[in-house]
Amino acid sequence: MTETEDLRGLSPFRPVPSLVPVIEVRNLSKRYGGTVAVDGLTFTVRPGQVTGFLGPNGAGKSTTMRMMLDLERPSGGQVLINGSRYRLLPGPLRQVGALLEAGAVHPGRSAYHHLLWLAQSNRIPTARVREVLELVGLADVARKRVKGFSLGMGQRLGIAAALLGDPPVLLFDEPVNGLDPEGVRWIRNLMKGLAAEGRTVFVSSHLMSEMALTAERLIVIGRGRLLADTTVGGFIEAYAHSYVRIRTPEPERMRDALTAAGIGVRQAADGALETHGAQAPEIGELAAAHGLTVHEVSTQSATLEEAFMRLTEDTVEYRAVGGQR
Ligand SMILES: Nc1ncnc2c1ncn2[C@@H]1O[C@H](COP(=O)(O)OP(=O)(O)OP(=O)(O)O)[C@@H](O)[C@H]1O
Repeated sequence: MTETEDLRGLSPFRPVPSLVPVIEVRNLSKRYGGTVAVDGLTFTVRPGQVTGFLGPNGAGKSTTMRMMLDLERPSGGQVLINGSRYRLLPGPLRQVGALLEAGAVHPGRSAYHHLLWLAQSNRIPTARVREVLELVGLADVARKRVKGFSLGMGQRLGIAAALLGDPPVLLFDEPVNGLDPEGVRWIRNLMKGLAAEGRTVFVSSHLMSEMALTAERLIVIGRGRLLADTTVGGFIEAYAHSYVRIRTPEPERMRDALTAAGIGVRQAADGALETHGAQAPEIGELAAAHGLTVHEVSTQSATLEEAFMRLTEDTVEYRAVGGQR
């Protein structure tokens, strides 16, 4: 079939209407032999915002997403998308778009023909293929064979496929892996834009810092279990504690003044003092009251990456030498 040919007898393309596009995960579990990959997960993903799905390597993110799409059978529990199991959804590509892994494309095919094949097998009009190629910035290379594509181009093609049916629910598994900063920013903005249109956008990552820029809500898992289901703001408040850093030529006197005021203090490797028990203005006033010279009193925020590491450190899977799990 050529680009100009079209599917005949199709009504104009319209996405399947869905009142509330939600993903409901209920007591979901998956065992592989002795390995418990997913362990009793329950959470809901709602529309209008990007929900980040976070966890260290091996936490069970991909397994959960595969179960959402009925690519794996749960050992227990279930996932409902728009109130139904994925495989029972009518016109699934028009209801759920997914980017699971890059490279699942016939390498000899062009981007255009890959998408055309998908469109035809899902009764989506050919005109939509051009639209999504434009949308992801691949229109100029649409006729090139996929085997010559860079990682970033492959990711864009996967996203084009996910968007083909204009679905209200989108799942992306590690979409920014291996991309350059421009590609990362593009995907971030695309996801935010899709959520702003009222879609349900669920995106996995093991990078807290990236998710903090992209998502409004977070589902955090470790060893298959739910660790947090919260907003990004709530996560920062709960886990990313700040402290005050003090540099002074009189550290001993400063330490004594802080201790006498009931403020815990410890010395950092570079000789600065760090305290978690007080705000910077209080420390400045304490120093002034004791006639102490200070060169620095600054509030330091713990990074989200540190907070995430603390939350998940007990749950990081053991890796044998050589990277084997
Ligand atoms: N097909 C499989 N057979 C056996 N074990 C599996 C299979 N798929 C996943 N696992 C195991 O299930 C656990 C969860 O893996 P999963 O790939 O879901 O984690 P993840 O959070 O997506 O990790 P990553 O960030 O590394 O992709 C791991 O212990 C993994 O080795």
